Amino acid sequence: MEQELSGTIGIVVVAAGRGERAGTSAEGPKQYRRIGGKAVIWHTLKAFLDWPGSGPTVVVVHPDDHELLQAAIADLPQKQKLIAVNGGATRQASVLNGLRALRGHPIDHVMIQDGVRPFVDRGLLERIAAALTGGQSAILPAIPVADTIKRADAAGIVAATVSRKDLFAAQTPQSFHYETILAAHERAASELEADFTDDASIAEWAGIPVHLIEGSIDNVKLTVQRDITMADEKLRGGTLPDVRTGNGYDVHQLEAGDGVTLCGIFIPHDQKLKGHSDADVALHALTDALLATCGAGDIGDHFPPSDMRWKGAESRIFLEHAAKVVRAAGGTIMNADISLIAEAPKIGPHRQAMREKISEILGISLDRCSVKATTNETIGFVGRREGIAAIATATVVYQGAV
Ligand SMILES: Nc1ccn([C@@H]2O[C@H](COP(=O)(O)OP(=O)(O)OP(=O)(O)O)[C@@H](O)[C@H]2O)c(=O)n1
Ligand SMILES: C[C@](O)(CO)[C@H](O)COP(=O)(O)O
Repeated sequence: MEQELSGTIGIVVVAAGRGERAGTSAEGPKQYRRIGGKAVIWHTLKAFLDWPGSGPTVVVVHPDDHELLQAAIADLPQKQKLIAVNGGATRQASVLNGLRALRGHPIDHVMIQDGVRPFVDRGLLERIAAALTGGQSAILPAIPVADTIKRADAAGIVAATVSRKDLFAAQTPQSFHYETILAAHERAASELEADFTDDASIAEWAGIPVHLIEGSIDNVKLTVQRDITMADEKLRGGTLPDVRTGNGYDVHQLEAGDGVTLCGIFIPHDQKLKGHSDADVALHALTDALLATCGAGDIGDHFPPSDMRWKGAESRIFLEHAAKVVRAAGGTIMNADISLIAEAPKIGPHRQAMREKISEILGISLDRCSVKATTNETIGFVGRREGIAAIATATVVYQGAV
């Protein structure tokens, strides 16, 4: 369905209001105030630019606010796709300017969105798009009114309780057949004195049937300062740190020799590990675990055994490289944990030195480095002293949040 829709739906995001009910702020009108570190309008525009169904996208700006807009969207991906036009004295006038700016673009439909509804979600856009392509000319996302509704007189005395049975709160994007709503808006602008507060009202006035579609509870309009504060809290509190875990496993054969290198520590022994490099299974497993946290492949991708440069190489080179890859991807290494599975030699006397070595190679504190060991209870290839295996887990926190 995304393929079919591509480019056929124009978008108008109105952001030319003064936000009087939200009060004044050094950041400017409410659409330029920051929530979760970005301007409100940044979030709203991103929702549309990210959506594959969106076509030409107009942002309607107050003539005094062009610099504010440019600053607000400086790091917005795909911002070059935006068409900025001046707004009018009312929301209705601003929408009409936005609709006119879409003339000549190959679109069938248009979605008209408040710039101050930053939590519009893709599910809603898809529901609306399906209804538009299904042939409906006017779609209004709305949610049933949840509060009890009262009518009051001028003195603030309740005059009546209004049944909420058939009442809905209107949201945006209100969405239409483009030519139909443009014609209705043009007529309303030339024939009527008063303004409508939404575009569905213009369609109703023009006799176009407006179909309700399920809105989204989160798609609130930021109207007063408290709405903006709550939106900021929601975005800041709702983000999770980007914690990733990788695991690695390695095994090397043992043969007669004079010692093994494990976790960078040489332990005299009557066997040695066979391998292209120094065959340090523990550091190899940890290298894989680290690379896994940023999807960077495995040790063989970075250091092919066919490359003679790594013949007899110290495995710390591999681990240092993996740590660099992780850091270049924005990662901070939080923890490295290795389990060695070996019948002999005894690991216990060397554990502290091993942890210190890993701490030094990775540049992280000792308490974040763990080495454990177990025998294989004489079972299998490890039990028969034919090889040593290692399992490693790395935990890395990446910049940003999910
Ligand atoms: N002349 C106007 C008035 C409003 N809007 C836009 O219409 C949307 C919904 O309007 P509202 O929440 O009422 O915004 P403001 O008009 O800015 O608020 P207020 O009525 O408190 O001044 C907002 O994105 C607002 O920027 C607009 O583009 N042009
Ligand atoms: C378009 C709207 O958001 C639908 O609920 C609403 O009508 C805007 O009204 P406002 O008076 O401009 O806030």
